[in-house]
Amino acid sequence: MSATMLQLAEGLLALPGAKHLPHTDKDPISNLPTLPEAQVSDSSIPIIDLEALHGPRRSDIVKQLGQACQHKGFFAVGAFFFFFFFWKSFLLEFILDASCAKWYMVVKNHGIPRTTVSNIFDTTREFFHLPKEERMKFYTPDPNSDIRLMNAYKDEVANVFVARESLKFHCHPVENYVNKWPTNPPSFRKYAAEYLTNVRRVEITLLGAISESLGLERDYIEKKLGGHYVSLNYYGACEQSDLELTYGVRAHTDPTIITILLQDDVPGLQVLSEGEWMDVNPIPGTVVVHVGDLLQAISNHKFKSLLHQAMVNCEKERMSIASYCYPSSDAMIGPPKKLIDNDHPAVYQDFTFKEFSEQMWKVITFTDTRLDSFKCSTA
Ligand SMILES: O=C(O)CCC(=O)C(=O)O
Ligand SMILES: [Fe+2]
Repeated sequence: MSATMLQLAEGLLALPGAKHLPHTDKDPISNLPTLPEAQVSDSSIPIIDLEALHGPRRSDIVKQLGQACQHKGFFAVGAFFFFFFFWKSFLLEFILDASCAKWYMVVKNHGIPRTTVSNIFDTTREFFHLPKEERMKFYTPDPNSDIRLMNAYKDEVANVFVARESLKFHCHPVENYVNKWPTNPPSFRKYAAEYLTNVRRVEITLLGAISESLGLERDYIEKKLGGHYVSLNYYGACEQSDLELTYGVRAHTDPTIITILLQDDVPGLQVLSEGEWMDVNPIPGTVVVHVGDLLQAISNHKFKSLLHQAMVNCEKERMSIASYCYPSSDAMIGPPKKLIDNDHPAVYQDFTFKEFSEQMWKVITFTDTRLDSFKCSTA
């Protein structure tokens, strides 16, 4: 595997120079980047009824879905690549860029049984409650490993503690990877396989509707699919005194086609919406779906990848399960001819997922600036 989703996920989290250190001393507040204050939950979140996609209202739902992802305005602001300026510059870019769209949706009636959802959370919690030595059996510095534990770490450059611990692994087709997954807790493989098989079905249904909303064949994006990669995310409750210094996950876009995020009942996810950080509070029985960088390119920048982050709190642990949908390495990602005309010139050249992954390692960034080298010179 030349460029795996493991590498991509690593790219999301590793700033150049970031060190994985235990959190020991408190840093002077004056040196810290300000943690963005979120507005209360966004009441205009698009809620998509997946079941209705199989009935007579399909075309309405497809339209709704297209509107949820739509990118209505783009104001490019040059990014600085020195990481001293990195933080502020990319936030500025996205605050301007995000002035009018959502780029995510909440999906209800997805058909994943309630017990499947509670089982995956139970087994994930049990895994992260195991003694550290047991969890560390999955630690490896090799980004190409089929399964990998990522620890919480202190970013000395940005001067923050990134509190997420995650177990990341390939999962499609399940039978090719299941033997690499934990056997402790004993329920892990069964419950993970059950959830991941269900989420794959949701993914294919959504991609069909997303393709149609772009005026493409229903299987246009599905035909590009490669594997499937999942991140079981665990955020321990943190000490009140550390709260100002601690992120769950810092602001990023996902280098995926779409990401399907299952949250437990503890709030923490925030999205940048209309220039403000908004809490996306968990709604029971739903999943959150983000537009990723690759859908931004496939849609010829009609859709926009979502900037999001996760916060921790000092009362409760939190878990989320991010399913990353990504293409096969030779799949062409640039916009299809059908989306290009005089009024809509190509924003991106054709490129393969392999080329994209290689580029991600050359220019490590948290955002869709990963796509910049694939932009057409006229765009
Ligand atoms: O935990 C969350 O809510 C967000 C996780 C996330 O963004 C990711 O795993 O890519
Ligand atoms: Fe993410």
